[in-house]
Amino acid sequence: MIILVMNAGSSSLKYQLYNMKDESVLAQGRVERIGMDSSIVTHEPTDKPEVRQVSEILDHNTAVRRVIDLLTHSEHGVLKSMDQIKAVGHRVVHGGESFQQSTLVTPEVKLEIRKLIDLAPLHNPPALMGILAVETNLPGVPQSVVFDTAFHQSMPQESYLYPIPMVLYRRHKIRRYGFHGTSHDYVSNKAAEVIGKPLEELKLVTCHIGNGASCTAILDGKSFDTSMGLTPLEGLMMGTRSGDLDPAIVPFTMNKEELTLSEVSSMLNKHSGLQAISGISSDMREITDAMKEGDKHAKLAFDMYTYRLRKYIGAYAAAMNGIDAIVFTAGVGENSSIVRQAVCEGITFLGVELDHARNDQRSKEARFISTDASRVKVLVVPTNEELLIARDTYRLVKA
Ligand SMILES: Nc1ncnc2c1ncn2[C@@H]1O[C@H](COP(=O)(O)OP(=O)(O)O)[C@@H](O)[C@H]1O
Ligand SMILES: CC(=O)OP(=O)(O)O
Ligand SMILES: [Mg+2]
Repeated sequence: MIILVMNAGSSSLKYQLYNMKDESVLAQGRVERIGMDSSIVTHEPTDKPEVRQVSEILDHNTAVRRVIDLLTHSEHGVLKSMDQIKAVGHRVVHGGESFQQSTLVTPEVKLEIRKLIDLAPLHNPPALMGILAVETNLPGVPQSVVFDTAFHQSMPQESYLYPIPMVLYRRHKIRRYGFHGTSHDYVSNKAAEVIGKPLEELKLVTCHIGNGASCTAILDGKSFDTSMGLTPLEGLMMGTRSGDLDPAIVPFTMNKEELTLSEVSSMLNKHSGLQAISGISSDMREITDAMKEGDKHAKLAFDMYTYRLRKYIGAYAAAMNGIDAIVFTAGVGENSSIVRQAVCEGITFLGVELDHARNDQRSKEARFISTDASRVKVLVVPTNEELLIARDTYRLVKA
């Protein structure tokens, strides 16, 4: 069975086409910098040369159409016809408490995802657009949705409740949900494999740092706590999101700047983080390039970003009363040796010892970047949310 997986992030659309007979990837690719000036499309058919296009892709709907064109393209494609695709699996960020597991798409499921847009304004809309674009372009093909929130449903109440009136949880389900669950799930299992111990015996902190970023404490093989909350705004400093701040800043700013709630919400989600502090970009590559050229604002943005990540690792080591390994993943975590170095060099007291040569090596394999003597292991594990989504989709469609 051939399954197409779509992972619509806030600024990217990644896709992989699987043959589930042997879980082989027929083609994969990504559309990056959606909605920014000059988007980059990279299409990698497994047995043909890579195609790279720079063009203007203003929204996720256009991105989906481009993917479908490339997969069936006479020269770069891998399919004779789109009829060969028997199912499509989507990553959906917010499943609230309505969805504890993956499910097939029905009109009710779409309605529920739409209702959750309030809680994930940057994320549920692109996923929904992807689902609708597939309905239009591949009519009748079953679709499934796999939620970022599902993996974190194991958190204990002391982690997921906020210290605010309980009636807000009872009435509106205001609580910590956590995100990037498919990724934290995948990389924690992979890290245990590389370390050579059962996951249940390890205390891990997984750092998924991409455009959105979150950190998870994994205890007994399950999510014990995670940095994102009711929405993907809480926790670490991100590309355009603030992460943690004093909640009093919201009414104070509304008052002083005469802003509406939606303006403040947009400020915190789209105009904060690396972008706001550097004044240059939300893209870590551009921040580190500018920093190397001596830009002070870029340096400050970088320092705040890595400082806040160090604080979370320390907090989670305390939350679990110990830590065996730290795992870096996603766009920044997999590619930025300078970010990993800045984080690890500030937490040597925990027993972290970075191996600089290993850290600087570029590789697509899961690997150690700590020294052999390091008490706390540090790993880079390329995430593979798509494989987990393909497996769930296959299971649901076969049932
Ligand atoms: N070589 C690199 N060095 C530093 N950062 C990188 C590198 N490659 C990608 N990134 C960063 O990864 C981020 C995107 O991560 P990704 O996980 O793909 O995002 P998304 O949240 O859209 O899924 C961007 O901020 C980008 O700057
Ligand atoms: C939940 C979230 O922040 O996702 P992304 O990293 O794809 O923006
Ligand atoms: Mg992502």
